[in-house]
Amino acid sequence: MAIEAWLMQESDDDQRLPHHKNPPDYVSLDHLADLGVLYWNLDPNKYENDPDLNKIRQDRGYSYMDMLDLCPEKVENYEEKLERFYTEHIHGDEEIRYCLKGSGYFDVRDKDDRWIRISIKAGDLIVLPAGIYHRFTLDTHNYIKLMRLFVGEPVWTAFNRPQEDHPARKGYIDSTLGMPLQVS
Ligand SMILES: CSCCC(=O)C(=O)O
Ligand SMILES: [Fe+2]
Repeated sequence: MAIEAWLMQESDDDQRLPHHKNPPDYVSLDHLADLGVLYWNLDPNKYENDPDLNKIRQDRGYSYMDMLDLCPEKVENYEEKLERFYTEHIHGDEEIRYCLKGSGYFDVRDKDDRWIRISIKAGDLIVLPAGIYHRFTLDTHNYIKLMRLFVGEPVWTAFNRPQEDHPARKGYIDSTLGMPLQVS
């Protein structure tokens, strides 16, 4: 099964709610791919020895891996972290997350600066490109267990918006959002 993604209805309601438009306005995987967002569906029960996961890690150089079990008992400064996750930001590198349990929402900005909400469940592996504005929230089930992957030594630094002069932001705009090269 594929993930679901939709254009968000902006409102001040609880961030953990779906925030659908009326009627819902779904976004395809192709549209996400145009924004540089990659997606795989894997078997979360096999993560310890999964040839499909291993192949993705090998192909994309994801040498680093750890787990983030997002519950108050296991995460220091839980509330503060959740708040930081939901503050719009970019990174200098890809953000790679594989959901093993639970669920949540990754929100990314589209080309017109609108929020797309991506619903993540167990088995969903998502890659956000360096330089894309994004944020994360739990949904109303309030729990997610994520595998975090990275190329080499991990850097989790978040740069909050605005970051128009950040090299990763410029690179993302040029390479992914940029207009096709005009040949005269
Ligand atoms: C809970 S993982 C996703 C949150 C995020 O955007 C980040 O860690 O940078
Ligand atoms: Fe992030």
